[in-house]
Amino acid sequence: MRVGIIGATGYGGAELLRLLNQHPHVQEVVLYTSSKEGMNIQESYPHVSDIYTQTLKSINVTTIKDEVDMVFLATPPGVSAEWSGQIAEAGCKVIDLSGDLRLQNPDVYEKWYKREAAPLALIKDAVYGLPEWNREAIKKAQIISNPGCYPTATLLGLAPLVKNKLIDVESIIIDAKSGTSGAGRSPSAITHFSEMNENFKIYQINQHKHIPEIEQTLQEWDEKVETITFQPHLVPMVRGIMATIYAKAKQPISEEMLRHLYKEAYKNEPFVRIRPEGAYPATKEVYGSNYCDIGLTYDERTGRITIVSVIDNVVKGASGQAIQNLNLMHGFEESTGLSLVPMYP
Ligand SMILES: NC(=O)C1=CN([C@@H]2O[C@H](COP(=O)(O)OP(=O)(O)OC[C@H]3O[C@@H](n4cnc5c(N)ncnc54)[C@H](OP(=O)(O)O)[C@@H]3O)[C@@H](O)[C@H]2O)C=CC1
Ligand SMILES: CC(=O)N[C@@H](CCC(=O)OP(=O)(O)O)C(=O)O
Repeated sequence: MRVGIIGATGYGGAELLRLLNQHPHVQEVVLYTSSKEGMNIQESYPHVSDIYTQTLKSINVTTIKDEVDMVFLATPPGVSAEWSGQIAEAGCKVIDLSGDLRLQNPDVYEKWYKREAAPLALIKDAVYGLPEWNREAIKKAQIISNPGCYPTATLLGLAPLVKNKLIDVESIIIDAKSGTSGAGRSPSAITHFSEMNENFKIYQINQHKHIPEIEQTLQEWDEKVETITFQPHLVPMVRGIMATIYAKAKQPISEEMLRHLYKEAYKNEPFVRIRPEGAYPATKEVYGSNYCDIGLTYDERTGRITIVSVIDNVVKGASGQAIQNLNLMHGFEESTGLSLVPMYP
């Protein structure tokens, strides 16, 4: 198949290039740009020299169907809201890595993203692309809204407990940490080396746009969910997210039962791995891979469950999950092109 990437010069785009290169069903990759028409991708990313030799093309939604079968949008907020509908109408499947189509209520989008929402019909057409919990809808979708990186780690970490109504949902607290690649390729004051190196920062306290995204899916799983507490932090590393999640158990639960619950929930999932008792995952253990690794424990003293969920933000948190969705949408085996052993150390 022929695949287009809008936003190929960004980090999400770069990771798509790495992963699509080893996808057996992708014969051609067309790279689109809003600002660098005619530039060779190697100028932006020498690490793909001789693998990709394409020049970047400007985007023309009326002719895109003649060039590709499906399109990834690895673009900032606002771009997908404008283009995804037209690209889908032209007949291409669309996978949007941005947050434009994730929130079902446009008012909620406008409050948290502080910009105009996509047309409601487009939002309703988009399917939330969390394969482990939305597989059948993804298979039939024309437009996928790929989940945010923090919500991916958090929702995979919370799903078995929330779906089985085993925790007091008002008690959920998510303490999340990310590497700087989550902020994209454009430099900023917060990700500048001198600001970030040997530093540890909390940011967007109570205001992060992933709060309503996490709440929305948790509410689908248990209508009792209203609000959660989520705070993101920036860690001086490039890739990786760790979400440490705390919640009060409704009833005491043994370590064995807790682990059994998660092992059962994810027993057929190629990309979710549950750690044995007493073992907790580190970000390096999923680096460069599409895995989400989860560790769990119950504290008898406090009645709280702690879940540690780690992903590589650019892979399972973005481009890897997007390819997992491509596979489902096109009837390919779900892990095609994604059998990546994490890079260690
Ligand atoms: N980085 C991560 O870990 C994750 C990112 N995401 C989301 O994925 C999307 C892409 O992220 P990321 O790759 O990190 O971002 P980057 O900032 O690294 O790249 C975004 C790319 O979008 C293109 N772009 C910018 N403005 C426009 C425009 N007006 N129209 C079309 N294209 C435009 C640019 O390419 P050009 O100038 O060539 O057009 C740019 O290279 C974002 O929405 C982000 O929030 C989601 C999960 C994780
Ligand atoms: C470290 C860092 O800055 N991370 C980004 C998360 C990127 C992401 O997933 O954003 P989307 O929801 O737009 O896809 C952030 O906090 O905004």
